This record gives sequence, structure tokens and C-alpha cells, in this order.
Amino acid sequence: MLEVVQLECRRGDRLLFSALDVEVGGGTLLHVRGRNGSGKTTLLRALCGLFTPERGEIRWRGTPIAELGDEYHRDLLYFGHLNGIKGDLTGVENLRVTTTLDGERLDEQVLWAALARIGLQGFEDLPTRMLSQGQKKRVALARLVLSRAPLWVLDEPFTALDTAAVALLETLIAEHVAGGGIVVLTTHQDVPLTSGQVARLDLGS
Ligand SMILES: Nc1ncnc2c1ncn2[C@@H]1O[C@H](COP(=O)(O)OP(=O)(O)OP(=O)(O)O)[C@@H](O)[C@H]1O
Repeated sequence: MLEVVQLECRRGDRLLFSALDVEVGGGTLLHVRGRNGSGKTTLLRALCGLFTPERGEIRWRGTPIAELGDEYHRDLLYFGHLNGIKGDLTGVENLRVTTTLDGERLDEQVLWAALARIGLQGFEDLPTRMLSQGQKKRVALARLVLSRAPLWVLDEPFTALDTAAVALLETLIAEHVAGGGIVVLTTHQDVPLTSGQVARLDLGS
């Protein structure tokens, strides 16, 4: 269970939101909505412990995330605006780095299979700077194929993806939610998010 309790976030002297209460249980997708600048990314960063709110608390399984530290980060997969991939490394090497940082040692063939699942057959061992924007995004999304983290926080994950990749990502999200995981995401795209239980949070309305 992820809980947001009386959260208040500001940027400079601008109040983005206050007294925000949200509870997200296992098997739920929370779609955070709102106009540009309403604070969606700020909220997602706060959920990951990357932004300190003015007031309130975020709890994971009943404990404030500030007290959990690494224990929380092992349970969390954050997919931010930047792909976080290194252009000089191949897709396989990038995936090796991110999974190792997540504390997993996976066989080479598992990494290749993840890249194949995400539609990158034939591009696995090219430096990722040679890939298109959508292909780079797919390399980053291959982490989701391998992730064991119960909580996924995804900021605009559908941007730059073609129709096939959007469908694939929807499937990965649906599988994660069906397995009892939690997904918190933002998207401005008109993507049918029908996996499991879907909750919606509107900011700035
Ligand atoms: N580093 C920063 N310093 C100061 N203000 C910032 C900073 N980052 C964001 N802001 C401001 O905070 C507000 C909320 O930004 P945020 O990125 O959370 O919005 P958003 O809802 O995700 O927007 P979008 O839909 O455009 O991605 C914006 O007005 C933005 O200008």
C-alpha cells in the first residue's frame, strides 16, 4: 500500500497542491492527470523521495519513505522524463548497468530476451546513440520487462513510442497490475488504461 497523507508541494513561491490524500493498494493503477505545470512530475518525484514536500508524508506499507531509505528504493522502479541510458553503451550493456544497480545479476541471455520482448531484435548490440528516440525509449523500458519491484512510478512513459510499443507497454503495465503490483503514471496521451483497478487523481482542478 502506498499512502500520500496531507501532502503539500511548492515550487518557488507557487503552491502546486496541498492537503493531498491518496491511497493506492496492490493491483491498482493510479493515473495522475492535470494540465501542464499542475505538479504531476513534482508529485511523482516526491513519491520516489527525489523531491521533499513542504508538508505531509508518503508511506510505503505503513512506514514513511524517509525512514525506509534503500529498502524503499529496492521496491521502486522510477521511469522519469530522461531515458537514463548511456549513448556509448549498447542496449544489452545499458540493461546490465540498470539491473546491476537494482541489485540483480542476470544472465546475458535474459537481457537479450528482454530487449527482444521490447521489439529491439537486431539492435541489441549497437551503441544506443545510434538508435532512434523511440528505440532509445524501448531500451529504457526493457527494465520493466525484468523488474521485480512492486511499485512502478512512470512519468509520461508513452511519449515517443509507436503504436506497437504503446500496446506492448500497456501489456507490461497490465501484467504488473494483474500480479498485484502498483503503477502510478502520468500521460497526456489518450491511452486506454484498463488494466486491473484504475484510479484517477486530478491535480490543479
Ligand atoms: N526545478 C524547478 N524550479 C522551480 N520551479 C520548477 C522546477 N521544476 C518545475 N517547476 C515548476 O513547478 C511547476 C510544476 O511542474 P511539474 O513538472 O511538476 O508539472 P507537470 O504537471 O508535470 O507538467 P507537464 O504536464 O508539463 O509535464 C511548473 O510551474 C514548473 O515551472
